[in-house]
Amino acid sequence: MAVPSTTPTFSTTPMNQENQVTGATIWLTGLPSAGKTTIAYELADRLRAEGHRVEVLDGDEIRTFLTAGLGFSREDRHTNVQRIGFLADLLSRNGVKTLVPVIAPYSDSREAVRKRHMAGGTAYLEVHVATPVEVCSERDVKGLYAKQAAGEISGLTGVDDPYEEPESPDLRIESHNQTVQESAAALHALLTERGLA
Ligand SMILES: Nc1ncnc2c1ncn2[C@@H]1O[C@H](COP(=O)(O)OS(=O)(=O)O)[C@@H](OP(=O)(O)O)[C@H]1O
Ligand SMILES: Nc1ncnc2c1ncn2[C@@H]1O[C@H](COP(=O)(O)OP(=O)(O)O)[C@@H](O)[C@H]1O
Repeated sequence: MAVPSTTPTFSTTPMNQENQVTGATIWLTGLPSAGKTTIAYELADRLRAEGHRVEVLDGDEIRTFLTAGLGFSREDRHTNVQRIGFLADLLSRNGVKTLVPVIAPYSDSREAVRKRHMAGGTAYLEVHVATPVEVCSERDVKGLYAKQAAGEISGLTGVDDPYEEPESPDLRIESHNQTVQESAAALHALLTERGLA
């Protein structure tokens, strides 16, 4: 029987093998509609094409399946971020590039996740998708900014709920000044610089 043309071929060069097993967590923090998810999936496509194992822990999916029942109080957001951090660490230490486009508005929550990774020697990068709230509220992918302005919801991150900006992230992305592809390329360059891609 003929081998289907879609059968994958695997390079066995040492460098490629190493690339495929070096896990890392890349946490994209930023306001709603900042571009975290869009940039994460763009980078994921690029990494997968290079042969990396990749997972995207999408905030909405996680809140549906892993952290259902949690709301948006400070305490619940902290619990959400710690559970996601736990899962990201598990995946990353098993060779997966784990991309996490989750708001994570509080510095102490993010720091706890970083420490968990450091304790186990797992690579961890914090990326601040630093899109100004004015741009985010224009994009308003889910209509949350409009709802907040109309008084239908409250406690929206960056508007009437805190967002503590990372002071020294591994990378700051100004998504309002560059394309999605340029942002993903900057992140990819950082991974390469750190020996992770
Ligand atoms: N009040 C309020 N504040 C902020 N965000 C809100 C809120 N209500 C719903 N959402 C939507 O919930 C999405 C997931 O949030 P996260 O899990 O990333 O948030 S957190 O880290 O736990 O704060 C988050 O997704 P993204 O827009 O992709 O960031 C929001 O769209
Ligand atoms: N340069 C850019 N970088 C990222 N997203 C952008 C950019 N320009 C426009 N967008 C759009 O902004 C929206 C960002 O939404 P999303 O990625 O879901 O944000 P978040 O995950 O931070 O809530 C998407 O509709 C995306 O197409």
